[in-house]
Amino acid sequence: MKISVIGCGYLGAVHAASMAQLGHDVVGVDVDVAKVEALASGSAPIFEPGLEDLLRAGAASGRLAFSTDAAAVRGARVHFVAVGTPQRRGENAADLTYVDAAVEGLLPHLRPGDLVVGKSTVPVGTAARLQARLDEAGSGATLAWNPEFLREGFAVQDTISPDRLVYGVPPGRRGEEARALLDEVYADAIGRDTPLIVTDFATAELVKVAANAFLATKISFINAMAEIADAAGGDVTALADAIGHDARIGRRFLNAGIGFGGGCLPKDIRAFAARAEELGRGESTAFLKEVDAINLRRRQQMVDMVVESLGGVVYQKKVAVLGLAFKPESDDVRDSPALDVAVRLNGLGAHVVATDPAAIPNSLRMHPQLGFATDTLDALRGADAVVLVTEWPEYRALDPVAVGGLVSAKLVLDGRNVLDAGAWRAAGWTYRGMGRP
Ligand SMILES: NC(=O)c1ccc[n+]([C@@H]2O[C@H](COP(=O)([O-])OP(=O)(O)OC[C@H]3O[C@@H](n4cnc5c(N)ncnc54)[C@H](O)[C@@H]3O)[C@@H](O)[C@H]2O)c1
Ligand SMILES: O=c1ccn([C@@H]2O[C@H](COP(=O)(O)OP(=O)(O)O[C@H]3O[C@H](CO)[C@@H](O)[C@H](O)[C@H]3O)[C@@H](O)[C@H]2O)c(=O)[nH]1
Repeated sequence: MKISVIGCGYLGAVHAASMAQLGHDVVGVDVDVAKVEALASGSAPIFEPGLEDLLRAGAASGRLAFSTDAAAVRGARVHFVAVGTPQRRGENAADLTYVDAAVEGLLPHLRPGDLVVGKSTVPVGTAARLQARLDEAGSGATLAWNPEFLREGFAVQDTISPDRLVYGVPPGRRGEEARALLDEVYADAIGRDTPLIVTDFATAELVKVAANAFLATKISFINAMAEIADAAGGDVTALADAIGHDARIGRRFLNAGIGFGGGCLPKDIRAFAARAEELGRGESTAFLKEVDAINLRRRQQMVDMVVESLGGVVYQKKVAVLGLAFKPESDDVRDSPALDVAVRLNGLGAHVVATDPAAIPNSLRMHPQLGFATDTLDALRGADAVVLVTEWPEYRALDPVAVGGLVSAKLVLDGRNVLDAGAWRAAGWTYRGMGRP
């Protein structure tokens, strides 16, 4: 099947490369010349395990190409729209400018019977509006909504072997044809009996934001428990283990710390709440404002803990910040709690030296005022406090005895609750986690 993918950022690049790996002929289109050049030469513009291998294999097989020319989509039967839907500046709602531009850009090149498939995360109601636009323009094309659930860091695996597929399709014969084309695209996953939910546009759009709202709520729930544990002298990690054994609750996404960030969860819960308000159902998502508020205050609580641990003054103290990416195995610093903590400490006059295995270039572009060290040991040398904010495996594996000799003061603040408190204390460190004694 010939497929086009409009927008080759995190989602689109992985989707295009994975579809080629699954045997389809794929062209990826993006307006960003540098991105297209990088992708076409087999180099991934983002840190994503396995992506470069797929880009090279796709180029070698001749099944994967990239272009900045919208006309390159001609001849494709299925067109995936994977452009960004960021938060509107100064507002909570999603900015649909790029989605609208992508569809307008497709219109001159569509043939009757083509399928336009939305992959971006959008406010409910967008798909119906876009189908109306395709009809009004006389394109003869059908729209489907096929939300994406990939996690950064596992994006290739999640795309090739998704844990479920959701198709939002129009009613009647058009919907059946859309489903048949999507089944062909996803023949590999369908052949492995991947759960498939075929539904209407609104449900498909809502599934995506509901999933992210649930995940965000789970994290803020455990962070609220961490606040109580801190006040009462409990241990949130043991609490999470204990409640997580209940299969109805489950242990995953119950890791307390400085909270969630990234290009999805924060903006998606805000856009969902904004859309619910437009629909006159603001009260139904009012809890998401609390989820957001809990999440954002965790960052300041971490900063306060650093200040307090340093005796109330961080000015000119050397603080080693371990981690900048919003999570390990990623170079993404969009709404990163780790980078935010580093910036806040720097704003208080601390001499921040931040390190990260992948996210220094992206952080440097946004916050050149921070100090950076590519080598973890250089970051630690002479530090008055060590602050772990992204739980990369190399930071979890640090030997408290060995690194104890490098720092000025053996003070470690664990913003992800991943270090072995007993081992660090035994090596003479003052250890403080978030919601654990
Ligand atoms: N990143 C993820 O893990 C992930 C997972 C699931 C869903 N999503 C959703 O997927 C969408 C894309 O997210 P992302 O993280 O890949 O964003 P991104 O910002 O990394 O990529 C968006 C890309 O679209 C391109 N673009 C913008 N307008 C265009 C146009 N008119 N024609 C062609 N290209 C255009 C941009 O140049 C950019 O490369 C969002 O709606 C996001 O919520 C993302
Ligand atoms: O117990 C936990 C789990 C995660 N996080 C944080 O939550 C954020 C998001 O993590 P994760 O969900 O793994 O990252 P994303 O790659 O942004 O993936 C989310 O957002 C994507 C885009 O919508 C969806 O496709 C995925 O299903 C959804 O998990 C990160 O900052 C994590 O550090 C915690 O603080 N505690």
